[in-house]
Amino acid sequence: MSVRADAVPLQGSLFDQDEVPGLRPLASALGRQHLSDGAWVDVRPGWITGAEALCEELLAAVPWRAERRRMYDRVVDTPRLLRFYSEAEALPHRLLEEARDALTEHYAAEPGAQRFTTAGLCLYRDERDSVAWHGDRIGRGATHDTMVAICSTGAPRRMLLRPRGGGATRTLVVGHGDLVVMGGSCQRTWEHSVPKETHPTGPRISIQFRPHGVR
Ligand SMILES: O=C(O)CCC(=O)C(=O)O
Ligand SMILES: [Fe+2]
Repeated sequence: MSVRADAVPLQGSLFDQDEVPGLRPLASALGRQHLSDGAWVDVRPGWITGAEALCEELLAAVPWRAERRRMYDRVVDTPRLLRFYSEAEALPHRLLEEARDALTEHYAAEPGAQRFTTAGLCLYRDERDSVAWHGDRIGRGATHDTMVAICSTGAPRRMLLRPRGGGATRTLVVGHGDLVVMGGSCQRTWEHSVPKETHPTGPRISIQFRPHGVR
């Protein structure tokens, strides 16, 4: 699957409501798109099986919080619910631990690779929830290459990527167990966002795995 300038729905497993959450093989269906300035993005459509069941379980099991967040020099309302799991905390589902460890193993050969240790969970309740343009630039992401791996469950949403210095926006549509990994210089030379939608949209939960200190 490549990243294109127009919206392309990833082919996740669409009718897996009754499937037990699990992981499909990672390497065989992972595609890399090189962006500019040493940034890249890997996409593995439908990596997680039973992603709808997983979404339901996380909706119920995670102690979701509304937060206000510093963005640049302002504090803004976060139009989505969040829960951050540090490396010291148990994750709310065993599949998330499996996914984190599979990602660490797969990406170990990547230059400068670090283990994925933390998990940030975001709940986009409906089409009005979103995340504004940003890079994950707290910690290493501001100065060095790093990787952020995002698993999506629930309703598909658009994820946009654009070069920080200006240029065409790339659109991914992520949901239903899709995996997106941003790597190389992506957090400092590119920005990403999940925009609001205008059509009614069900909940999406994203799970972001990051190395120590990256946010
Ligand atoms: O929900 C997503 O896929 C992206 C979330 C994100 O970019 C972040 O929390 O830093
Ligand atoms: Fe981000």
